[in-house]
Amino acid sequence: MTVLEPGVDIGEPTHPGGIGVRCTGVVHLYRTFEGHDVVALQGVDLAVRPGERVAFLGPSGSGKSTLLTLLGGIQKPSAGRIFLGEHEISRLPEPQLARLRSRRVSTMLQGATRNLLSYATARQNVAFARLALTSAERRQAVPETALLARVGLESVADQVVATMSGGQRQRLALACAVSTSPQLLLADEPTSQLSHEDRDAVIGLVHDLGDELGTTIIVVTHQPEVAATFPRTVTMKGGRVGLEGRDGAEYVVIGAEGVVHLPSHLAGQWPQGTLVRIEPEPQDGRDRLVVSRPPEEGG
Ligand SMILES: Nc1ncnc2c1ncn2[C@@H]1O[C@H](COP(=O)(O)OP(=O)(O)OP(=O)(O)O)[C@@H](O)[C@H]1O
Repeated sequence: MTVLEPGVDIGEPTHPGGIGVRCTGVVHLYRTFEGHDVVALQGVDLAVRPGERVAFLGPSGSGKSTLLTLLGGIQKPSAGRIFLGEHEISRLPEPQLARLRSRRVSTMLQGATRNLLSYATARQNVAFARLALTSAERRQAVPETALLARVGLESVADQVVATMSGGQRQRLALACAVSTSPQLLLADEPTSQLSHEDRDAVIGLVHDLGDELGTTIIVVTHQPEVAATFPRTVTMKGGRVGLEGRDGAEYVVIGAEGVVHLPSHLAGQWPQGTLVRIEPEPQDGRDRLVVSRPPEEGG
């Protein structure tokens, strides 16, 4: 038996409420087969409050999936610190990380089948997802049939995953992810390649989980319709948090060494190499910086 340090055993709650997430200076490198290092994340600072719902956006390769797997304790960062609540998960040994993954955090990886046992039935997949719960918790949990009915899969509860449609698999992956009542739900493109109807159903269920349990929810998406359902968006750029949207307003995030990404609609007008002047100009008691181009020479 492994003896765990008091205060470090991250097994306990399934539930109540969501858990906060905080990253400081998170860097992640991948070593390729050829022996090169790929820098996937290069200094991510981010805080998500308990119960908050956030959509991660950004171009392909900007590091969204990598950040999600680090938050879910599936990979450890090469450098920097990640906290879930008061627990620093970037330093936890594997046994505690495994408890965290099975009881507090659910991660839906990109592509439904990566989250499912394809030779097992829908019902068996839900039962498998709940293996780490105690028998008392399992008795209290929503029964498998009721959970599958909730995601519209009652009629295929005893059907093998391999015979299901893409939409059905994605709904099942979500049912498995929520079956342990996680404090943090991380979902990587849970609605890609779904019909509009399936997309809306899946994202509706994700928000229901937040409404009912207060679960903190982070979803990676390329779909504006999905992002629009989230009160906060975080846009990744080149392995960093570049922009944030809050309640419809867009903000840029000051990165390491004062780096600021221009919003995309301005980046085209002010291309790389543009000479600009930055001057403080407080207004109405608020800090303001004015960025201006010098007058055209000879103009
Ligand atoms: N296993 C891996 N080995 C080597 N490089 C990797 C690996 N996984 C990701 N990368 C690289 O890390 C960078 C970030 O990838 P990541 O998948 O996190 O981005 P993403 O924003 O989620 O992209 P997408 O939207 O296409 O899923 C990319 O340059 C990618 O090629």
